[in-house]
Amino acid sequence: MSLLTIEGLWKNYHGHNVLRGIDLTVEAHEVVCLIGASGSGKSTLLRCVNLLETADDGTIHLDGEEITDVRADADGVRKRMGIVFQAFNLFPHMTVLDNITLAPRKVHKVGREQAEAQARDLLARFGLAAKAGSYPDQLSGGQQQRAAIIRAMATQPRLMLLDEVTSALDPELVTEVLGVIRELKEGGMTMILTTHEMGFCREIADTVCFLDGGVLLERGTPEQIFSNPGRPRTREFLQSVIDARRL
Ligand SMILES: Nc1ncnc2c1ncn2[C@@H]1O[C@H](COP(=O)(O)OP(=O)(O)OP(=O)(O)O)[C@@H](O)[C@H]1O
Repeated sequence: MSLLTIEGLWKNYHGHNVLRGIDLTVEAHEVVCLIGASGSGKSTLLRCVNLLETADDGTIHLDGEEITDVRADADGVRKRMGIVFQAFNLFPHMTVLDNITLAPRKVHKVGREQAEAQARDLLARFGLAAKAGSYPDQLSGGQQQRAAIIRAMATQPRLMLLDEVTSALDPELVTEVLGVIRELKEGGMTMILTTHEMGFCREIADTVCFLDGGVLLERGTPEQIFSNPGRPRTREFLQSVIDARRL
């Protein structure tokens, strides 16, 4: 059984089909990168998986359970996933440690001592041990995003969804966030991520999916997609990324 199975997923905003029949399976420990032009539906797909958006048609199964079923417990489903967005979304009035322990304590009912010990372990693992008592505005953008990823990890999710987590960062801070994602992969975390960082996608993905106008047009290994794309649209998109970098 796959960890996640998406079948025939459609999403419409104001009469415009943003997702058009997406089929995608994700296996445990697999890293799937979604690539595609701005507006192709990458974020919407992640938001549907996390049930932040309701799909108009199709199904999503997590560990064999249909989470798109109207009777599914959305909060229970979200507890099994970690999601991180482009904007760090840390609570500004809480220390890094309190940000990280909030969900384990309040949602998962872990005791304070245990939650803090786990949070300190994660902070140490990701090089932020010294920042436990700091407030978000005392951290660099890269450190804030690393803390946001750690916060999502703290509930020990089955699946991590990372939406453009490096886009808001200065180039010199991107590297440290990519390092955290690399570390998550080495730890066996199952992830779906959207990125405009093609080099990183190529390095980290097991599977690359190219979305075009809400259609999952092509999927394959990084080698297949980047070195030998099968579809002209995929080739055009990759060429446009290369051209943009030359500007
Ligand atoms: N809440 C919403 N209401 C209306 N339209 C929306 C909403 N969210 C997304 N859209 C539209 O859906 C389309 C897909 O958007 P989405 O953010 O999923 O694309 P994306 O591939 O993630 O783009 P980017 O790379 O720029 O983040 C766009 O045309 C967008 O304007």
